[in-house]
Amino acid sequence: MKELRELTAKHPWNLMTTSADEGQFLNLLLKLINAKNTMEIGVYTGYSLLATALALPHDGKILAMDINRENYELGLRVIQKAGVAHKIEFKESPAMPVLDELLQDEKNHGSYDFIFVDADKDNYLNYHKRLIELVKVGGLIGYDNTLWNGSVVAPADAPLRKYVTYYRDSVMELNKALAVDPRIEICMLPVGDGITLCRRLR
Ligand SMILES: C[S@@+](CC[C@H](N)C(=O)[O-])C[C@H]1O[C@@H](n2cnc3c(N)ncnc32)[C@H](O)[C@@H]1O
Repeated sequence: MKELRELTAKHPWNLMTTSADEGQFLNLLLKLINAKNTMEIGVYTGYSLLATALALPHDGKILAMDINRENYELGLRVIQKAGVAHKIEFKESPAMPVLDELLQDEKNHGSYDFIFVDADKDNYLNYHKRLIELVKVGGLIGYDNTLWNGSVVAPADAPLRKYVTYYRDSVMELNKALAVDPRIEICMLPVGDGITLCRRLR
């Protein structure tokens, strides 16, 4: 994981990666829940993907999606070196059509132990509508960046960077919707940029 972090730090988008503490948290969480069948939306260079792959058993699976294969391939050699690449099925695609296709097949419903969402922040609520059907009862969905640089608790007129302002309303809308969704119980963790864990109840 250290090697992949160092590699990612040299990449121009490195601010977008999951933080080291989030990676360690994900790794431990997945071991604790004995996750086997998982999904990740938003791979980038694969830091959170590696943290997940290392936690799964030898026959564990991760369906990983990203619109950019090039960045995934940058980190892939580290994932291969760690001996966990066989657990990953990478799809170069926007996540939404892949989710819609998965939902067409009844056997995918309620089949995922864990789903990590870290892409396309203004679509999280649209993902949630689909993911709640795909995760198993008792399984977890983790939404990354739900603190959104602290902006979700900042005063309305606080000076914010442009990209923070851009997604702030979407993240706040997601947080409010998750808090009142009766199908889940949630826990918002102030790790990294905030991860909201949602456990499906029914
Ligand atoms: C924040 S990065 C992911 C970081 C990664 N989880 C990690 O911890 O290193 C977001 C990624 O989402 C991808 N992305 C953006 N829109 C997407 C979409 N609609 N579907 C899937 N991936 C998308 C981007 O290409 C980018 O690599």
